[in-house]
Amino acid sequence: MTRPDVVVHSGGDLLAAAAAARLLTKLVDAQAARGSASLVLTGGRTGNAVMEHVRDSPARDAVDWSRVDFYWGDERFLPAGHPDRNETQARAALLDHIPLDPARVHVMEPSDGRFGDDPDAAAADYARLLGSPVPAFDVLLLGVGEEGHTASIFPDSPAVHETSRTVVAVRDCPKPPPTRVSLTLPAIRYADEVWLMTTGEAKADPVARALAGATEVEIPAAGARGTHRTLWLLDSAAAAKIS
Ligand SMILES: O=C(O)[C@H](O)[C@@H](O)[C@H](O)[C@H](O)COP(=O)(O)O
Repeated sequence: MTRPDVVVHSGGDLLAAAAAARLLTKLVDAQAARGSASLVLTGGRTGNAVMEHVRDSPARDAVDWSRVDFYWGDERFLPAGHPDRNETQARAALLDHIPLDPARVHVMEPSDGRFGDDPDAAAADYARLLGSPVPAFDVLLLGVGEEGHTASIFPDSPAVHETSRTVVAVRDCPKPPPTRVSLTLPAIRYADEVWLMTTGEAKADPVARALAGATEVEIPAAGARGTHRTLWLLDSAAAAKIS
């Protein structure tokens, strides 16, 4: 099990800019090694800020975006194009601004998509798309919630207790909207590198608890680990309680 690396930047915008630079380099290296790269996107303010910095980076097109496979770690189960969908926000922040291959953008079905208002069917479909084993994603991006959630995996929830399925429907989610589709921790742990990115003093407690050995049931972010690297990218406020 990889021991987490922790990198702290002085402020939230610097963290997002530095994470964007790090991501660009990682994708370039993956493509140099294998010809393509795979990236799992996250919802949330920090994830969106990182994507905006990627979009605006002078180094952006060092990546051959047509040879990147994009996935999501979770999605809000809403109609296509809904402003609260992670996909909608990712397209505005980055995807609509780069020469990607649309066939390599793997979205989680919306609530008015092929499976209608059935999040279990949408989850099962995404699990089929991922295949078994799940791809060894080059980078899997995650945010962290104030009570320690990551993706849409919340403390002591059915999703955090899931040990076999790779993608599940999440209902009655404490963070709105209530219904979501999410990778599970077993799926997340197939990633080559997992980057947990968060800022602000409200995250200092879950960050410190996760890094101090909390269980994944208590702090799901603690269970998000990569096969080769687990990296916590924090601003100084979110890192303030690390012992
Ligand atoms: O769909 C979502 O809401 C995200 O996937 C969620 O896991 C998010 O990353 C965290 O809640 C942190 O969000 P912030 O970065 O906005 O604090």
